[in-house]
Amino acid sequence: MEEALRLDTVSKVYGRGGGAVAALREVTAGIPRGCFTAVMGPSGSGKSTFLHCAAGLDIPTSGTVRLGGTELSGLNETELTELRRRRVGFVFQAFNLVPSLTVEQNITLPLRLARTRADRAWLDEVVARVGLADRAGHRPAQLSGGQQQRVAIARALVTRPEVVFGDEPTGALDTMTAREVLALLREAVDAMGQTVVMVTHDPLAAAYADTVLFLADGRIADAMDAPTGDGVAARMTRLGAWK
Ligand SMILES: Nc1ncnc2c1ncn2[C@@H]1O[C@H](COP(=O)(O)OP(=O)(O)OP(=O)(O)O)[C@@H](O)[C@H]1O
Repeated sequence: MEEALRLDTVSKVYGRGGGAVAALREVTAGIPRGCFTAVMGPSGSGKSTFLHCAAGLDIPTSGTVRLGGTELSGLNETELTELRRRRVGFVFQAFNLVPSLTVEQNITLPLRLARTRADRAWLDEVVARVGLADRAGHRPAQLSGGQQQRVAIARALVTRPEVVFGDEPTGALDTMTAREVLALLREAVDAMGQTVVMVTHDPLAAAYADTVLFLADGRIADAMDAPTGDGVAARMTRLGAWK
């Protein structure tokens, strides 16, 4: 299957000397296009570092990251900024919406930053898919947490990025709302062909993915296709996550 993203022997060391921490150790992974991949692992296993290196938010100490045909280490800071604006989307735990902007203005912000015009039909489709057509003029403070996260998902989808990265996107939501948000990410994959990579602590969230990558101590320790909540939880227990 075609890969949207590839990491080859990626290592990331924070700090130097005696205090150095190896957050990733020679991680090699391919993320197939049009698939939903979850990244799990015990606290401190390197999940956020994996996501940040994969998304061009952080630079590996060694190894290569390729998004489509582009090797990230070959880009300067300006090119990396452009890549983050145009070619990837982000959904964070703290929705990170701009309070003074309306729902629609928040959703189209990446387009304005990339100095591209909104394709009206696509914008309408994205807004409708996330169920916010009747809230387009609202401000974030007038929305529930789940609705705010749906705005963030629409904002991540609007540029038709090669990969949408989620960093604990349901971490701040109650169970029911989290399920709606996960179903929406699933729909983005199934109906729109979007590629999604999501870091999560929650086996039930990981069960929405096609594949789960398990990190332990900075390495890929395991992978699971067609995951179930129970299967993921059992694997996490084996990795010593919940002793
Ligand atoms: N900026 C940094 N400086 C120094 N050490 C860091 C930095 N960021 C992460 N680390 C260390 O790297 C290791 C991996 O961290 P990372 O945040 O990637 O793990 P994680 O699996 O996402 O953890 P959690 O589930 O707790 O969020 C940890 O030991 C962490 O303390």
